[in-house]
Amino acid sequence: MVAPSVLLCVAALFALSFISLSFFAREWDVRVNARALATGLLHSDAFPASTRQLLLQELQERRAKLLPDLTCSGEDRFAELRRRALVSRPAAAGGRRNCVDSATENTHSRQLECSELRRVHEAVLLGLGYTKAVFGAVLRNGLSVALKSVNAQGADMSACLRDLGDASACYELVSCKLSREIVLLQSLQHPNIIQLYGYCHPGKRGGGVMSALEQGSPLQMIQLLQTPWEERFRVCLGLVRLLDYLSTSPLGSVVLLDFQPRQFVLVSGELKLTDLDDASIGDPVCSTDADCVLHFPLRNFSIACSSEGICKGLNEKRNLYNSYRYFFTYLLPHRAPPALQYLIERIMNSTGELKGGINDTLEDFEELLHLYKSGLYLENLPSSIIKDYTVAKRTRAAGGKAYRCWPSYDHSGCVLSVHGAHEAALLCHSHRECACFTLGSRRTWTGRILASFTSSFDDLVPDVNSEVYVKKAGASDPAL
Ligand SMILES: Nc1ncnc2c1ncn2[C@@H]1O[C@H](COP(=O)(O)OP(=O)(O)OP(=O)(O)O)[C@@H](O)[C@H]1O
Repeated sequence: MVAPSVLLCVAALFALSFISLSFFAREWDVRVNARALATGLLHSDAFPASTRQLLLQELQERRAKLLPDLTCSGEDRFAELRRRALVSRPAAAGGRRNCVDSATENTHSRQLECSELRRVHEAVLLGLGYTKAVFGAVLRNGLSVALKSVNAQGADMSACLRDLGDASACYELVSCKLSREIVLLQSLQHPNIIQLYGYCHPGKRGGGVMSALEQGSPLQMIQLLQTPWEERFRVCLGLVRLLDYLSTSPLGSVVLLDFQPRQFVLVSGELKLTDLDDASIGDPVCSTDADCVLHFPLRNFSIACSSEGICKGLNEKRNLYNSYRYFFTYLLPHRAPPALQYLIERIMNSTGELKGGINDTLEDFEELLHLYKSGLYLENLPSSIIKDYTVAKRTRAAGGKAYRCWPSYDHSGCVLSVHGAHEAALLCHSHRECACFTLGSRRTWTGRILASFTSSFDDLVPDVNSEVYVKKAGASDPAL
C-alpha cells in the first residue's frame, strides 16, 4: 500500500518536470516530447523517476526516426528563418498575426480573412500528401485558391499517433512542417514558386494552420509526355530558372530534399514549386571529403570539403542531378527540333554527369530558348519551299476536313507551333494528309504561331488576323 503523501509527491514531481521541461526547453520538439512524456507518466501511475531521462531520450530518438526531415526542430531555427524572411521582405514585417496576406500586397490588395478561408464551401480535393491535404476553392472575390492544411489521415499523422499516441502533440508536430513551408514561401519569391496569398495560425477561436496559395494543377508526368516539345521545354526551363534562384536565394542555398515531380504544380503551363516543407537551407557542414558525397540509386558524386568546413555547392548539385533524373531525361530530348539536338545533348551530358553547375545549365537553356524563339535554328530551311503554296491573306479556311497529328495543341485536329510560314510549309510537306494550313493570331508562350493544318476546306472567309496557304497541285515532296 503506497502512502497518499508519496503519491502526492510523485504527482507533484511529474507535474513539476513537465512544467519545467516545457518552460526551459528551447527546442520546440523537446517541449512536445515533454508533453508526450508527461502524458505517458500520467497514464501509467508507477514510472520510477530514475527512468525519466531514459524515456525522454527514447522519445526523442523515436521522433527523429518518425519525421527525419522535420527540420523545424528548434524554436531558434524557426525564429531565425522568420527573421530572415522578414528582413528580405520588409513590407511583411509586423510579427505573427492570426491571418496575414503578407505575400500578396502587390497582386491582391484585399486582405484574406482567416474567417473567410475557414468558411469556404464547395472545396474540391486537389491532392493528399504524407503531411498535407490540399483543397481547391473559389473565394468570394472570385480568386481561385489552394487551401493547405494538415492531412489528419496522412502518413505523418498516423505514424506519429502510433508512436506518441497524443493527437494534439502530433498535430503540433505535423503542422510545424506546414508552418515552416509558410515561412519559406514568404521569403522565397520567384515566378516558379507558388504564390502565398495568405495564412492562418491557430488562434483563440481555434482552427489549425492553413495556407492559401495560388491554385495550380498537379503535375502529371504521363500527360506532360504527350504534350508538344515546346511545353515540355517550358517546364524544364522553369525548373532551371528556379534552381538558379535557389542556389543563391535570400536565405542562402536551398536544397529540395524530397525532390519529386509531385512537389510541383502547373499554373497555365508554368512549373511552380508548391511543397517546400522538406527544403533545407545552407550547404552541409563537413569535416572530411567523405561528408560531401551525394548518393543516388545508380551513382554517387562527391566534392571536396572546403577549408571552412562546408560542402560548398552540394545543394546546387543535388538539385541539378535530381532535375536531370526526374525531368530532363523524360521531357527534354523526346521530339526536340533536330537542329537543336546538339545543344540538348550538351545539357543532358553536363547535368547527367554533373560536369557543369547551374550557371552553365541556365546559359544553355537560355540559348536554347533564344534559338527556338528566333527561328535561327531553321537557317538551313529551303526558302523555295513556300513557292509550292498559294497564299490567301486576311482569310481563314472554313469547313473542310481536319486530320489528326501528334502532338497537336488541339486533339480534334492538327495544330502545331511554327516560327512562320516556311516552317509550316515544311510540316505540311511532311504530312501526307495536308493540303493547306492557316496561320492565325494564336501564339504559344514563346510567341510562336499556332498553325492549323487540314486536308481540305469548303470556303475562305474574311479574317484580318489570319492567312491561308494552299498547296499547289503537283507540289513536290522536298524530301526533307
Ligand atoms: N497550389 C496547389 N494547387 C493545386 N494542387 C496542389 C497545390 N499544392 C499542392 N497541390 C497538390 O496537393 C498534393 C499534396 O501537397 P503537398 O505536396 O504540399 O503535400 P505533402 O504532404 O508535403 O506531400 P508529400 O507527401 O509529397 O510530401 C501535391 O502533390 C499536389 O498534387
